[in-house]
Amino acid sequence: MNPIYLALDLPRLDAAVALAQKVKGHVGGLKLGLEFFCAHGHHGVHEVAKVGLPIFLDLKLHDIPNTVAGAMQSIHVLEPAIVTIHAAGGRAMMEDAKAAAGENCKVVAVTVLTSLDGSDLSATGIGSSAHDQVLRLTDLAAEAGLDGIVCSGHEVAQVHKRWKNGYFVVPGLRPAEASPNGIGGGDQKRTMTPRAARDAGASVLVIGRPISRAEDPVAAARAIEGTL
Ligand SMILES: O=c1ccn([C@@H]2O[C@H](COP(=O)(O)O)[C@@H](O)[C@H]2O)c(=O)[nH]1
Repeated sequence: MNPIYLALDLPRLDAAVALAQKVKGHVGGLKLGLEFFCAHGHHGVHEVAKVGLPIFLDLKLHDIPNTVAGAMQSIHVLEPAIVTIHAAGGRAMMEDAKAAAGENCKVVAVTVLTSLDGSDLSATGIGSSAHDQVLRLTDLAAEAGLDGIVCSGHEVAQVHKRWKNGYFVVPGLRPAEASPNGIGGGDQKRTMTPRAARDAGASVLVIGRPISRAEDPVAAARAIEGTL
């Protein structure tokens, strides 16, 4: 199975659907995040689902347990394959989110965003490294009965050792040639190549701008697929 989920972080619905149609032979699923969901809601998800690939709703829910459980119930009708919540919401929130999700929906917890490093954590009062914080939140997510977590490629090997049957979603991926063609890391701080993340144990490889902003998105997706 192709582990690549294309992040459709595009403001226009027609452009998102057109891109998904173009690259559908080279990716395994489609990820819809906050930008897309705030702009197009349930209607937009239904339109993208017509492309025929699994849908990953990357909504990163983070609120009190009752509110997150209610949100999970409201998106159940969209039949997502994967939904994200924030591990920092705590164990009770994660337990209630999982209980409210459908049977066929994997609930995974974001540990430390790939756009953050140790100094960003320190500025928010977290004294440990990104690596240690990922491990701590991974243990909490496993205890809460979730299916897996979101982390960077730099942590996934160690996370995999602690949680043998976990489901590991890895964003912040940049093909080796990304910098020369101008995409670079952008706002991502903990980056890795798709192949290295896959070798380290990633279950899902989330890739956005290296495909969506490439001059030829189909060629970019095919090239990344070819490295795996
Ligand atoms: O820690 C995280 C969690 C989620 N994301 C999401 O993944 C994609 C990455 O897009 P790129 O364009 O490939 O950087 C994006 O939708 C993020 O919201 C993440 O990057 N890091």
